[in-house]
Amino acid sequence: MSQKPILRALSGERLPVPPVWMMRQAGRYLPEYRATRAQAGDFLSLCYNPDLAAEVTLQPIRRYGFDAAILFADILLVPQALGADLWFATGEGPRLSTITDAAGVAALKPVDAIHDTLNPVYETVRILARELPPEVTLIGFAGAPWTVATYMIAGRGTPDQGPAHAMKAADRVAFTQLIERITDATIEYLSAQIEAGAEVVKLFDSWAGSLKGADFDDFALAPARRIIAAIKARHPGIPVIAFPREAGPRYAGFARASGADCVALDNSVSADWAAAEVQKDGCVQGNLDPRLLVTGGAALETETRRIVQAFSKGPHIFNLGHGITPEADPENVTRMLAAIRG
Ligand SMILES: Cc1c2[nH]c(c1CCC(=O)O)Cc1[nH]c(c(CCC(=O)O)c1C)Cc1[nH]c(c(CCC(=O)O)c1C)Cc1[nH]c(c(C)c1CCC(=O)O)C2
Repeated sequence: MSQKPILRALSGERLPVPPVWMMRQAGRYLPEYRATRAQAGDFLSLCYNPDLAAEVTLQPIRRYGFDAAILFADILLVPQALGADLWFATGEGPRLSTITDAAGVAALKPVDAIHDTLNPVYETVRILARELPPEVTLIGFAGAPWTVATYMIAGRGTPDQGPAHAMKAADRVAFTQLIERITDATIEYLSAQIEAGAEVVKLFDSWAGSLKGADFDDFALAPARRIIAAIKARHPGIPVIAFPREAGPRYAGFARASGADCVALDNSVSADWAAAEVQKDGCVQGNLDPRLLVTGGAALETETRRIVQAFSKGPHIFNLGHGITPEADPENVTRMLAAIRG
């Protein structure tokens, strides 16, 4: 089992060819994904249909032979499991009922209730644990509390996370209670994924970069540390990947401070900088600009090789700096893999 390339990299081993997977590898750039989503009806129905969610998780593994499969679900299922209304407006992204004050936080369901909603996700994990090829690692995931809170407070994605910053300033006590509730729910959710067969878990803090100074410590680092400590206490040996996106200089030291086994890097930091400042503490994951999978050409191959080279002296999992976009050309993924694997 521990021979799987992703698990070897996560345990700190430098591999001659880095293992690879892609954020959003099951997604709209693939015609087979679009067909299965149409069969499910819509995105959320796909997330809650274990057979079809497992099918779309497996599609990129069959097509490309990635080293990891990431559970098909969404970070916003946790707010829904805590009682928020959630829907996806076609072409516009997620919409949720909003939380703006202490009463909104108090009205959330207790953490124990989340499994009533999330049980189908655990069933997806059980199917995948049976069906994945033996060399492929199954990654479970959740949104980090700050990122999830930004959606619960604003009711949608926001360019600057303004509503969440405003609630933090207006009522820090209620805001902190919300972060705590999501933190507790995330621990239970990730634990259940691991019990169902996830071998690694990843925390997505997509909006970590908008937390500055002490706020970064309080609302990005501290919740990650609490979640990782709880997971490691309950499930010793399960590696955790943390993705404090756009953390910039705060990527340095994040693995040590949070307890994560690996830090995922977005493409705003240079691979040379990260090799010196982040990889010295252990495995790193990243960080090809996903736009190169749209534009392709020589730049895709040059940049892929440059990243492999920059991280070649330590443990590295090749990935993108953010999710692959619907406009990406599936042939460019094949070219990227050829540049990595030779
Ligand atoms: C912020 C966030 C969300 N979801 C997620 C994040 C954190 C990572 C990031 O920053 O991208 C994480 C996520 N979302 C999805 C996964 C599945 C695993 C994977 O393939 O990576 C994961 C890990 C599926 C998805 N989640 C979503 C899709 C597209 C939905 C569709 O099929 O129409 C997929 C495949 C929808 C989604 N879900 C979310 C948004 C903002 C959107 C709309 C934007 C978009 O359409 O790309 C919330």
